[in-house]
Amino acid sequence: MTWSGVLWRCPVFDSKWGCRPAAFGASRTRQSEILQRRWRLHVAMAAASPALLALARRSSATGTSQADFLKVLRRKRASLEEAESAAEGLRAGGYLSGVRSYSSAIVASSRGRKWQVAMQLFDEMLEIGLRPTASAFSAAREACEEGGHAALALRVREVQGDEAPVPKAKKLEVVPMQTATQVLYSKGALCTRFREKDAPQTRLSETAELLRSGGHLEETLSYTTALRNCEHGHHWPWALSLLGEMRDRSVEQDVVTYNVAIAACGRAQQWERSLVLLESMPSIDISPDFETYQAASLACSRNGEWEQALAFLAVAQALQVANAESWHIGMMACASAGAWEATLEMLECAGSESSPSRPQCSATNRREVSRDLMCYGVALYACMEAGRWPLCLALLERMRSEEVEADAVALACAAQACRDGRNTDTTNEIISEMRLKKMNSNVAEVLSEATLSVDFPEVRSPVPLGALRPMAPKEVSLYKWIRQRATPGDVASVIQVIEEFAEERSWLKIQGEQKKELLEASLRPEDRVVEFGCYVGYSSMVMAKKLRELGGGSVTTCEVDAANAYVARGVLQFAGVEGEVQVRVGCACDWVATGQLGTIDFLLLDHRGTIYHEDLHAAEPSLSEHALVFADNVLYPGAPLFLNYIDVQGYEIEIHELKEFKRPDLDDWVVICRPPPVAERKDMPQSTPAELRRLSAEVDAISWRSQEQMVDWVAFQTRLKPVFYAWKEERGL
Ligand SMILES: C[S@@+](CC[C@H](N)C(=O)[O-])C[C@H]1O[C@@H](n2cnc3c(N)ncnc32)[C@H](O)[C@@H]1O
Repeated sequence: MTWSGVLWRCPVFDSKWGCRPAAFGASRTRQSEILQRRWRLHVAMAAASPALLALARRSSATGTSQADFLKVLRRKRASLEEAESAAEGLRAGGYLSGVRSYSSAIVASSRGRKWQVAMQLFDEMLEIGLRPTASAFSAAREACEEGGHAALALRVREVQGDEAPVPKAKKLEVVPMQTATQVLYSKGALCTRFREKDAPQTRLSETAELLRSGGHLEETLSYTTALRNCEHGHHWPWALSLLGEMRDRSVEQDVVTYNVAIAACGRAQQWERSLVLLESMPSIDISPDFETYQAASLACSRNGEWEQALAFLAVAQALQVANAESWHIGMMACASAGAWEATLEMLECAGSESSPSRPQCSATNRREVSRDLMCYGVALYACMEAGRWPLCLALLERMRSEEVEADAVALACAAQACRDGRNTDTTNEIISEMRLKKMNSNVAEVLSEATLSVDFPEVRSPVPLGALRPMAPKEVSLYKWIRQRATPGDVASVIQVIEEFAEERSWLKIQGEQKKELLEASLRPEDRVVEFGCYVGYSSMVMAKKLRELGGGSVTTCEVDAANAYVARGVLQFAGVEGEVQVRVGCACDWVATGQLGTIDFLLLDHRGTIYHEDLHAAEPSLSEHALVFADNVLYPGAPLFLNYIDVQGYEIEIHELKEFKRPDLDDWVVICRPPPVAERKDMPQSTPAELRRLSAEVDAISWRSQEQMVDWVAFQTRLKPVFYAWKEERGL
């Protein structure tokens, strides 16, 4: 199906202000005009519609939204009392106002296995003369059947009459699996594929099919998870397609689903589509909540449409579903679009009384918003961007007088503004204040972190760098370097930036260059990789990326150094591969002993050469029939006992002679070997040649020394190489 085909299946395009052909047949500017006009009309209607206002007011009065109550009803672990009070909450909040809202509640109660609540709602509906939807009939019947109440189920069936019952979720035509192993993917692992920004459409189509055929797309929550991942991956057509699919399969859509879909379009710069989604909500009996308006404002903000973002804020305020965060989003929309005067105006309004001269300072602001650090931060940012350094200083002064403590971001904005205005003395004063307050005084770094958190909210805040720095200074610098230079969610850019760090700043013990190429070439589709020695996650990312290209697989990596593991997790999260790479903190052999590493198709040894043989032996029972072992650093620093082990145990051995990463003066061997069939595997050899044992002790000694002082690896290799090459020749390898 073409994309436009997918789009027309989506409910929003059937909405009463359906977009075809009027809007989507027109040019982009024209489309935008039409949509804007429609939207203004909608805003006016929403503001004027007492029913809509009442609906939204009810939710803000109880403080709990319809979605919250439905969530409780859907939860299988909730008690009957909890479910009953959620149903009561829906009634009291006025959320049970029509066929769809009642039916959604019945479906939710059935999912949560509360037949009593489902039937209460069912009877209530009939009493007030409403006929449940086909899904609600099916849900009520199934709830009774599952609860062992056949008579009640029969009654539901009788009330339904001739109407054909619908299954819980209609089964879709499923594309046959290519390999049996594909179905083994968990829902979580599959959903995270939608996060991959550069994923080809074929991979995403396959992912959707795997989700369906694995029975993972049967309920609202699963679709919402997939949609949320589409948001991070900027796959808005997929978000719309999945939303349409939910409707086609009678999977209940709720306010959260819509909020996520709106956000997904917004993230991908499709703000008009976000608006259309919002517009269609009342027609399907879903009332927008504060998050809906925030998502819509953000969508506009990301596209520089700050006036439109403020229009949403105004609607949310009129409906009394705006909060402080909504205000901040509005301010940020102005600030990032360069509308610094509007930002300052909003700062003035925050917390102030409404007055004829400031009609925008509505009563809602007074109650919900105060001139807090966030408001000041955004205002400072707006003034910095506009090159208004005197205004920045005035804002800092006013913060002091209002006892709002400036944080590093606020001070950094002021410092940067002064620096841009060539006001060196004041810049230095602000930086000294930052130092005095024990803040990070690197202005560029603070600002880049702040921008990152606004542009990429899915990227978690940095790992606790201060605490980690003494233990892993180089790795902490690398992590900061990545956050400043790489693109979040783009694994290729993170890999490249790590390589640049190794080139420009400091050497890293990673499998770059020739080793990376060999590693990529050795992986096979669906490989379950286990790595010993994660370091900062470079090779894990290389493998995760390659496995994506090959169609799938997983990586589990063990790291004994907790500081490295911490940094690695941050890096992997930043690169958007945390769903595919699991980091296990601890000694590789301990993890093997737990049996939790699962079956291994590809074992990457890259931790400590002198114990490769022991850890490989421990992992052997987990190696699959077609497993490969990929051992790095066999010649540099050296793994002599490993060579002896794989030889004696009858492994098929391939030696790859190459250069150490960024050390053309140092030779290394990567050994790729295949274990013998399970029946032929032996115990640990009792004796090892004395010469190899001696060499192994020397490798350990020089490796330890190298952590404290410079060592002459080239000289050491002249001792090691003759023994290794003689061994190789003897075996004709
Ligand atoms: C050469 S680095 C790994 C590089 C990484 N594979 C890459 O290419 O990006 C070796 C790592 O193994 C870790 N390590 C050492 N002994 C270990 C053990 N017994 N179990 C797990 N990790 C270990 C070290 O802390 C270090 O971070």
